[in-house]
Amino acid sequence: MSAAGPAATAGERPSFGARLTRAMDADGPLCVGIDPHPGLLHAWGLPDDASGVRELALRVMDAVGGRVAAVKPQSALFERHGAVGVAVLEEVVAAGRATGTLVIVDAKRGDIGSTMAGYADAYLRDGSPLAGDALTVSPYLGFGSLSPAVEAAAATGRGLFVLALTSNPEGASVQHAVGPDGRSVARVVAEEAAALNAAELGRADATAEPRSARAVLGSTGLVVGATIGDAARRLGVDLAAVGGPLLAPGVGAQGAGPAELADVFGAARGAVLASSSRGVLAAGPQVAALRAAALRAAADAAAALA
Ligand SMILES: O=C(O)c1cc(=O)[nH]c(=O)n1[C@@H]1O[C@H](COP(=O)(O)O)[C@@H](O)[C@H]1O
Repeated sequence: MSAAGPAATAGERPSFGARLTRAMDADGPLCVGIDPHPGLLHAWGLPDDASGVRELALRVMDAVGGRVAAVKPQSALFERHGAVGVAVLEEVVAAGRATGTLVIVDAKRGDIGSTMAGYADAYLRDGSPLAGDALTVSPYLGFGSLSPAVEAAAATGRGLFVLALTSNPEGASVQHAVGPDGRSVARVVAEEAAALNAAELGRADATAEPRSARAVLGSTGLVVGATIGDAARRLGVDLAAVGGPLLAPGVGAQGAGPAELADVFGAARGAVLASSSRGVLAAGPQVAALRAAALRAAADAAAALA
């Protein structure tokens, strides 16, 4: 069972980084993505509607809840079924809370500051049914536009995963671009996140969590695809200096495995939360097979990142 425990009220809740550190120590560095693609619903013998999405998502929660560090429901694949699909996403958030598994809502939000405040309210406010433990956000309207989310996350003990070096090949055209000061866009994103983590970890309450084997992580993570090869090194992105978790999608279906995890992250590997969606979900629909696949993926990630 995960030691992360259900979320308490904002005042009592340890920081997201502290809770994730503890969950990774207990259950291994794996996040299971919940991506109810039409093709997957078909493969599981489920209808491509909200009832099918609900059956798939809750079956995954049944299989891995309390057994892996985190799950990451992909919002788009719930939203495509309208309000009832979004209601299923809310059920996944509640199931995570009930089982003590951290929920990273993968909605990749990013907007001008005043609108970002609305997204922060939806995904990072206590009492909001869509508020899991963390949210993926896009800094490509400027890192500063994320401030409302940064503030809401800090106020409620939640976390952010900021897109830095994404797993898709198209990301390079923006993220590898170099600004007038000679820094790549990805490096700027990483340095902004590092500054937030340094400020957080300097506060007394961020280290109030029981000590774990690894240093307590900050609550501002980055998304760094396990498929990016040597891009971080080439772009001067010091992943080991970020101080927050590094969510690494691309494991499994996008081709990355243990060798890529070890190679991409090097000295930063203790902060990596490997993320696999189709690679685990392909083992379904039986709960026992899903659970076995997730535990195997967690063990593989732990070995690769040791
Ligand atoms: O933020 C993400 O999770 C993400 C970032 C990224 O760079 N690449 C990426 O694949 N993802 C997400 O990670 C999941 C990958 O799914 P699989 O390829 O099936 O493991 C999808 O939900 C993607 O939206």
